[in-house]
Amino acid sequence: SNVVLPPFLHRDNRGFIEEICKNVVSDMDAYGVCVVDDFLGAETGLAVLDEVKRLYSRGDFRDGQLVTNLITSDLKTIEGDKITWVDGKECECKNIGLLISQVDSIIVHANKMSDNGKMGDYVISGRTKAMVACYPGSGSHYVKHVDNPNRDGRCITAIYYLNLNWDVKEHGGLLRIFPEGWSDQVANIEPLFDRILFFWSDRRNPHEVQPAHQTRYAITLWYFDAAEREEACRRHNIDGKTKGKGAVLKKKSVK
Ligand SMILES: COc1ccc2cc(-c3cnc(C(=O)NCC(=O)O)c(O)c3)ccc2c1
Ligand SMILES: [Mn+2]
Repeated sequence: SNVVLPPFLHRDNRGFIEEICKNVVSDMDAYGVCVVDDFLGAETGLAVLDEVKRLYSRGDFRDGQLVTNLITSDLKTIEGDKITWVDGKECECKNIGLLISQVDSIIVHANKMSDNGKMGDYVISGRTKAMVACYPGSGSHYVKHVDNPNRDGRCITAIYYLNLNWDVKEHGGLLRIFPEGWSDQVANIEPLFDRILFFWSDRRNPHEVQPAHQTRYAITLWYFDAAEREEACRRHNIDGKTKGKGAVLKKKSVK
């Protein structure tokens, strides 16, 4: 669905989007990773956080990782991330819906802007539903993995963080990306409130979430490249239409 920038976006917001797109295009070309702070502004960010907390309290989050609970030496189990899928049209998720449409605008616009850059190489044909993830603060973490190791169609990962007053020294939960070709350098991303992160979903960006000692919320969207998605669906002879989670993300392919 080609998202067109709504004409009613007043000047600075449109300028805002244009500005962000320029950064996304150049950072994705240069590093394959891009961080944008103050993405929605505090008011909308807090409204999104409120909706996520309400979803979480309703208890329809399920275990995310394949790795079942790790039994630590003192036999305390560490829960992994809990996830639920949202399409943003649900009535109690209208601010999550606003976040999704903002990210759609950025991705579609950046894709159009970057004619010869890597961003322009893809034809963004759609995306998954929004995955709302919560890491309970009991030392839960995510083992080093690649989101899309086997060409399932996902080309860009977008993660929006919702964690107020997050202090990595005290709360952990750092996202560490090991970008291919950066030799021994790593990208340490703090999961700060109203921060959005973009990175290539494939093997260029193995990443891990370090143990979190405070409840840690994030909303993730994965954008599809038309050709790769088409090929993946053919390979799994699945009709291209998304079912259920809005993506054929078999757990193993996510690991
Ligand atoms: C049943 O189908 C699915 C489909 C997709 C799934 C994706 C994840 C996943 C992947 N990556 C991360 C991550 O890297 N987070 C980085 C961060 O929070 O900073 C994460 O939190 C969660 C977990 C379970 C899934 C199950
Ligand atoms: Mn991941």
